[in-house]
Amino acid sequence: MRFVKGHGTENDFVIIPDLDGEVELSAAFVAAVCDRHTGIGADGVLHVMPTKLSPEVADQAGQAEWFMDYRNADGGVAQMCGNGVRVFARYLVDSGLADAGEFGVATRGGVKRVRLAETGDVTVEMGRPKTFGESVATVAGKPYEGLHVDMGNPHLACVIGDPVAQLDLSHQPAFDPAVFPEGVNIELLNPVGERRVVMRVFERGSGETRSCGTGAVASAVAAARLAGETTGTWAVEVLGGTVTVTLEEDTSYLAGPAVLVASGELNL
Ligand SMILES: N[C@@H](CCC[C@H](N)C(=O)O)C(=O)O
Repeated sequence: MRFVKGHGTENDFVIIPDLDGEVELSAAFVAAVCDRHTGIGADGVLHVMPTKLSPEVADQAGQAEWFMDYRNADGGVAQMCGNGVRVFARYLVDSGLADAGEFGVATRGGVKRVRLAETGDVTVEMGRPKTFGESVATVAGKPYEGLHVDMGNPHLACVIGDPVAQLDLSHQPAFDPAVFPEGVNIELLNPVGERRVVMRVFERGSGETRSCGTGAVASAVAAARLAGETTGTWAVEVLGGTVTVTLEEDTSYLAGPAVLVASGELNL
């Protein structure tokens, strides 16, 4: 089975092209591929499927030829992955499956429009973040209040107002399962300047990752709310680089690098 490896600000993915929609991905297989010691190693898998052959998103086929069937490193399914869509778009263009420029990608969170710049950056329209109430994440015994943001997938964005570098994210932070019955991605962020935040993230199904696109947008929403703003462009510094989030009244955008680094044959 062919694979391609890529990343967006070090949020890394194994891409599995399945152009005829014939590959059944079991959770155990995905987890084995993502294992950093015995597999390729990745935060998740981007399974490339024709939208029209994918029953769960077939209604998107008129707007997007390809479906990003996203899986977390533990093999679980997620609705959306912001960095994943950007890397998926880079793969489609570099492999000749899409023309450079602007096009739609089908996801479980709906069609996402992507735009490739000549600089190599990829921008994805992420839609309108939905905000709910506050909830609490407990990291290494310390509670942090955060904002519940839905980006297609669930987030709890906690503005902690302290440096995030010293936080221990080696274990799953505790959260309220009544608020997040399907689990949650937890961001911890520190505003460090005008419209600039430093973020770390513990992703549902993957653990701490070096970047999270949907989490970056959720973080910008939480930081903007604290600043009394609803629109504007935010720089979100993550362990793997910096992504740019633009909040508009009715939608949001995520921009940053997306690169492919290797390809080969899986023998798992
Ligand atoms: N890294 C992704 C998010 C991947 C899915 C997430 N772990 C979930 O389970 O919702 C991103 O860039 O958005």
